[in-house]
Amino acid sequence: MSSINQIEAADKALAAQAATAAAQAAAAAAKAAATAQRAVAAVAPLGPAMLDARQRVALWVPSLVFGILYALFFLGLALTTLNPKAWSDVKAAVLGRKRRLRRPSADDECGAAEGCGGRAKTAALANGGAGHAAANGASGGEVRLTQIHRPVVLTWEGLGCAYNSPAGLVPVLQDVCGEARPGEMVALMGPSGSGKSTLLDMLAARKTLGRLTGSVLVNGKPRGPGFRHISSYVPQDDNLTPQMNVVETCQLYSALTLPAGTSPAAAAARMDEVLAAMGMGHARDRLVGGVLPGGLLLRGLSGGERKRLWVAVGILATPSVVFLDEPTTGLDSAAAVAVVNLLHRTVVDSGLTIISSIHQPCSAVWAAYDEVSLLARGRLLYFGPCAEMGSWFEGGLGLGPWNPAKHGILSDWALDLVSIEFTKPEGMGRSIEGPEELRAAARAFSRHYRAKRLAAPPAAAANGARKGKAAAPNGRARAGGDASDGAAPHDADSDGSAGSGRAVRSAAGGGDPELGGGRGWDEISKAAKYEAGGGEDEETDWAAAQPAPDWTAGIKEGADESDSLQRASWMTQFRTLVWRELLSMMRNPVDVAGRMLCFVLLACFMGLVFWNLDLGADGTRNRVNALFLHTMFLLLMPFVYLSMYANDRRVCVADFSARLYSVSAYYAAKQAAVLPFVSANVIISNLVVIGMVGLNTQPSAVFVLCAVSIVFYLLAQQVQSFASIVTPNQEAAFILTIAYTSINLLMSNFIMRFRDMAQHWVSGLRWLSAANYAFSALLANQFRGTAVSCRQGLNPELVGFLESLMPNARLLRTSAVQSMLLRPGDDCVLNLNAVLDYFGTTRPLWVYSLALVCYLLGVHALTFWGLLRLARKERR
Ligand SMILES: Nc1ncnc2c1ncn2[C@@H]1O[C@H](COP(=O)(O)OP(=O)(O)OP(=O)(O)O)[C@@H](O)[C@H]1O
Repeated sequence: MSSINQIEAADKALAAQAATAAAQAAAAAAKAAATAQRAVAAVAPLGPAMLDARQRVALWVPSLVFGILYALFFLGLALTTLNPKAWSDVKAAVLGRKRRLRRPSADDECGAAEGCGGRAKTAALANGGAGHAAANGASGGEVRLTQIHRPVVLTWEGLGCAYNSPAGLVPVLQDVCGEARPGEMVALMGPSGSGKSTLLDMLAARKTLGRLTGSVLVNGKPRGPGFRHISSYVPQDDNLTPQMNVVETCQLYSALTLPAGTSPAAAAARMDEVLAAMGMGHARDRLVGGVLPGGLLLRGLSGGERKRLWVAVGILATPSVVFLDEPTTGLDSAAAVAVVNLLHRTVVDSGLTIISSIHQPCSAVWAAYDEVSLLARGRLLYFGPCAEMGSWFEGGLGLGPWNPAKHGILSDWALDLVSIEFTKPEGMGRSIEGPEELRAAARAFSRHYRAKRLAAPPAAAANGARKGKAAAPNGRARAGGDASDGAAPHDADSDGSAGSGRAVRSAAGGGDPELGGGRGWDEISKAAKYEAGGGEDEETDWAAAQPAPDWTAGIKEGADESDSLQRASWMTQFRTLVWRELLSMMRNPVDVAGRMLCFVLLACFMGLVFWNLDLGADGTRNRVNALFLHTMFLLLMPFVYLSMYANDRRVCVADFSARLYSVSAYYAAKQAAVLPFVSANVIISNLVVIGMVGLNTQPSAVFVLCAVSIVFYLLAQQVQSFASIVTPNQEAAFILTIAYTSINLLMSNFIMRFRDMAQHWVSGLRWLSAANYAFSALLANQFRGTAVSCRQGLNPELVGFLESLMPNARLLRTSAVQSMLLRPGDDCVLNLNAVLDYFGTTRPLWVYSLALVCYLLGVHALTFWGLLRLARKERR
């Protein structure tokens, strides 16, 4: 009995517990219902924020049409600028006018093919005369350059350069001396690897790598930092913008290189003058041409014209000294002669000093030079008048003899003489055969040169320029010189065949005591062999034996009047560079027009794929997909233009190296020029997507979508630019950006949610993922605080999918559950905040937006740092 009572008591207790549990469950259900009610009350239905189908058409159709017209406009602009003749033909055809065929002029023909350098020069001189006459008061079509602001005598003494290597210091230039005077063209010549470029860079104050010794004097004073304002360096490879024409190119360089405060009229006059002097007066409106960033080939100037334009912009800023790195390389002989003759003419007219490296010149090119510095294995074998080089080798060293019929022009023979790497040509006669003899010849010349210098000190001022220089028709007749010749080594025949008479003597007697310091070649080379045998290892001991470098000291302490000349201000640089960027972009059909077309067509494609999404559960899911794809599209789009960033790098490195403008001016100009076009592309494509897909059209939501998209696109683009700058080439930049893009994709929180990652620590990379911030911002913008009606229930197809997915879930097939899923009732509401909860997008929208902006600023800072580093690293 008692046990029955116990059982009843236990039943009662269980019943009481069950009742309590039921009451708690009911309370919890009531609480959940209340929470849901509050949540529903807190969200605004999305429905009213959506436009109806007609209104959406009115949004995307005009945007799409505008985008296409915009692209066509810039395409037309680019094509008409790049091909004006085709444009005039189109205009004539459209207007029904009779096409006027223009008979090609001699200038056009000349421009189309190189090889008419002389004719181009004559035509240009006549053509440019008018412009110049206005500026210069010259008459009769004669082009004379305005006197440069300050004639300069450049003297260098004991120049040396050595590089560190695992084996110790390796000298590549040793004890090189020389002098260049106003109105002179000096050639730096020698076999490959002899040190021409090293010497040119040292003279131009561009050399910073290696252990540098010796001194460079400007009019007798140590060269100061202002030297760069009175000198110009013209690299071998030009850095011209293909989309600009000749005049625009000159305007660009005159704005950047002429002293601040130069009036526009004076700048224009100078431009006319230089163009005419360089024989480019006929091609003022011609495009430079070349391969555009993006790959299009643009027809433009011929190789010779391009080189002349490159030289013209180098001398625009009225420099006193111009350094040219192999100005004739890559040109056929006629074009090379045209360039060098024009240079010579400029030198004679203006008192300019030109120092240029040359390879094996042809006779006409050789004839244009006044002085030559002959190097071999970093040693100076000769410096002095070109015409006297033969007499030094023949008379001074007893080499040769030079037979023009057999050996070619003097420069060819001299190059063969000092080249010890290759077998000498047949019939060379006595020659320099090995390193010891080369060293001995260099020492003999050094002694001879210094003795001459002691006898006649170098010209220390501008008026030390050779007398009668400007009057000399080709510079050759001055070889004899006079007392004012300073360092001229010795007498010479004035017809350029100096030394031919001496050859007989030297061949017979072994050297002219006057020239060779009394030692014949046999004696010199014997001594050299003895010294070499006696253990004098100059190749390794030389650098250690040199005095402490005085190069930088000279630069720092030196002061000359050129310090006062200031180039363009930061603002002028900025304006000029913005102008260049705009011209380059607008005239490149694959740039402005191509980008807009790409944006609108892809937006249109995406709109068709996600066409007119409904406001139910399915539509919500697809909206999330569309937002993710939109994010990815913005991330991937800049890849199309990676080659352009690589081109930007090349251009700015060359310009930094020439110190044309500051890094900050370039950077600011680039951003300012790009921003409007990027904004236009993103806004137009966003409007197309919003309209076609059916995204939130509240003005604030549209604004945020556009703003976030612009910032994110700029960021993706900036990463590409950063990669192009910090990596050595396009392939490396590609690898870096692919790695970055992969992180963005995997850490977007869409393909795999962070909370679902089994290796959760990997999700730490999310902080690097800009796509994560952008996607979160777009989700929050689209769904936060919104709700959609679900009275139509779930898609029957989806319910069927659930049933086949869970075949044992009988509950799913009960009428109550089916009714709840398919016909949930008129008051059913989908709270879209749940979407944000699902993705863990819990922070306010401004947090994601701010993170994106800070990210962008960070990448800008890194890119700017990379550019600064690049500008400093561009050392030679
Ligand atoms: N940064 C460097 N480090 C080590 N060696 C260098 C460096 N730059 C140049 N050299 C060496 O210095 C020597 C002279 O080079 P340079 O470029 O001045 O000769 P070059 O006469 O102009 O040759 P080329 O006519 O072929 O252009 C070469 O042997 C070259 O290998």
